[in-house]
Amino acid sequence: MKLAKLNGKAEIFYSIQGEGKNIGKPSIFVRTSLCNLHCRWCDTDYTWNWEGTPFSHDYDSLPGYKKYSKSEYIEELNISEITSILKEIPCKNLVLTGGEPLLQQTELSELMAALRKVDSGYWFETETNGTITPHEEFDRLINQYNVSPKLANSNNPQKIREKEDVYRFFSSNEKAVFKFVIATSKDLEEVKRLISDHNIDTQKVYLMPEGTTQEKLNAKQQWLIEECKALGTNYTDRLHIHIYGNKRGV
Ligand SMILES: Nc1nc2[nH]cc(C(=O)O)c2c(=O)[nH]1
Ligand code: SF4
Ligand SMILES: [Mg+2]
Repeated sequence: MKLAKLNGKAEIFYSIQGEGKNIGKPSIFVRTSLCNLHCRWCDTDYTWNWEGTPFSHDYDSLPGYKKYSKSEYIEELNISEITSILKEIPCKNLVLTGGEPLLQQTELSELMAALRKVDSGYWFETETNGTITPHEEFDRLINQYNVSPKLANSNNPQKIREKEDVYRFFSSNEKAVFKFVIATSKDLEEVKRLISDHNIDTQKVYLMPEGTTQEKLNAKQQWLIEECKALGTNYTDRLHIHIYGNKRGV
């Protein structure tokens, strides 16, 4: 399986779930490499922003910023190598993230099945951008989908980021919750439209302020909480940013 590489090693870390329904839950994060979208503000662009790609990213214009070498930022590990790393960590809650984990759902299904053989008590949740339909096997093994569809501000064309059939799968799936990142009132209008067009139950929706600093998150908190109250959605913070700041591997 292709995992993101951090400091020369596969990006697997033990932290707390910082966002959404399970906020605060101690969890192991497994970060897969590769993504089918190319969000201009992506904070994990070392999973796709390769040298030679035609996609542009906000960081591209930063002085000294270089796109990533694909071979240097992917760590290929097989299932037994990953399970032996995970077995050493005293936690049975796994968050599969990326990149876009569902690009490697066959391998992730094998991983989940192998771990359940070690301990039937493993809990698996996956972050996903909501553009790829899970296979039957993946759906059987996963406990929770954290679906985080991307908005117009991501710079991905609408037909790539908004797939009617995939929305239908997740909006009718008991295990799915939705998480939308909100920076502006325009984002909120778009989310209202998505909720209505795709029949999403507002009780399964989490609105999260955009921001990679405490100050930025706090500045939007009151406004966004009032909007959540009016819409009947949930509010979620980004707890790991408050605790650790904007760092990788936490
Ligand atoms: N603590 C922590 N919680 C998270 N929830 C979703 C994350 C992600 O990057 O997908 C994430 C992350 O990177 N760290
Ligand atoms: S979908 Fe997620 S990982 Fe992929 S480019 Fe967008 S923010 Fe980054
Ligand atoms: Mg993150």
